[in-house]
Amino acid sequence: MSAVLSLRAVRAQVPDGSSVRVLLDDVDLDLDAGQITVVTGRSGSGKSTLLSISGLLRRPMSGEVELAGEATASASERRRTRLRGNMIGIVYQNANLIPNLTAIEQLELVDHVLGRRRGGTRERARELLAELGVAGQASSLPGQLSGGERQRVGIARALMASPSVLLADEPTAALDPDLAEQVSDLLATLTRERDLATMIVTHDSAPLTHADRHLQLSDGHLIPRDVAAVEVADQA
Ligand SMILES: Nc1ncnc2c1ncn2[C@@H]1O[C@H](COP(=O)(O)OP(=O)(O)OP(=O)(O)O)[C@@H](O)[C@H]1O
Repeated sequence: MSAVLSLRAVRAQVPDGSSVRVLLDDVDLDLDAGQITVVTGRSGSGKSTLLSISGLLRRPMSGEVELAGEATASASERRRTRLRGNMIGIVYQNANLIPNLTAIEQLELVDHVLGRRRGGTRERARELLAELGVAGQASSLPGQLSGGERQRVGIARALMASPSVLLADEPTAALDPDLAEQVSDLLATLTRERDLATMIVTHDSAPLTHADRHLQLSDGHLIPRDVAAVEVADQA
């Protein structure tokens, strides 16, 4: 089975005084359908950078990012935006909802932005909100939702385009432990049911409960860890 998303010798660095700091040192990574990869690492180790490059939000300095076999590193911005919109769902720490749109409008906007005019948008949005357990909040603005509800709406929005890849940046960090567990359970269920290639980058131990693979980003390298080895990740 070929990976849905592959990074090949991906390099990223940032300025550091008069020198540079390498965040990703020729990193290779394959994300497979139906599998959850959890990446931990110290603050500043480059986890968000890894996620941004995987989500085609940033280009690597060198190396390649293949999405369903298509090379993207040198693709036009237009093509990358299209691929991202159709194939990748992204979940953020604080959901990143638009303040003046209701929950259902957040989801409807996805179809609008992608230029999907095939109808059924409202129904699909309703179904997704129901699947995520927030059907009753469809008409609420983000400011009227709890942190857990906001995150559920954010996940529903990420699924609106029926992506193959789900990328989550600290999805449970802003939640208390019980809610963090619930959101982790939800991401795992969605990954299995929808056969998503899921990557979660996190400080938090909750997402590791369901990880198929745990990698630790350290000094630019992804080091395989035991899925139960959160203490190791935290201390390293
Ligand atoms: N455009 C940029 N210019 C300069 N430095 C940057 C830039 N983007 C990121 N950095 C630095 O690169 C490092 C890695 O950032 P990144 O956000 O990827 O780390 P992280 O592991 O996700 O951190 P955290 O867990 O704190 O969110 C940080 O030290 C950050 O300050």
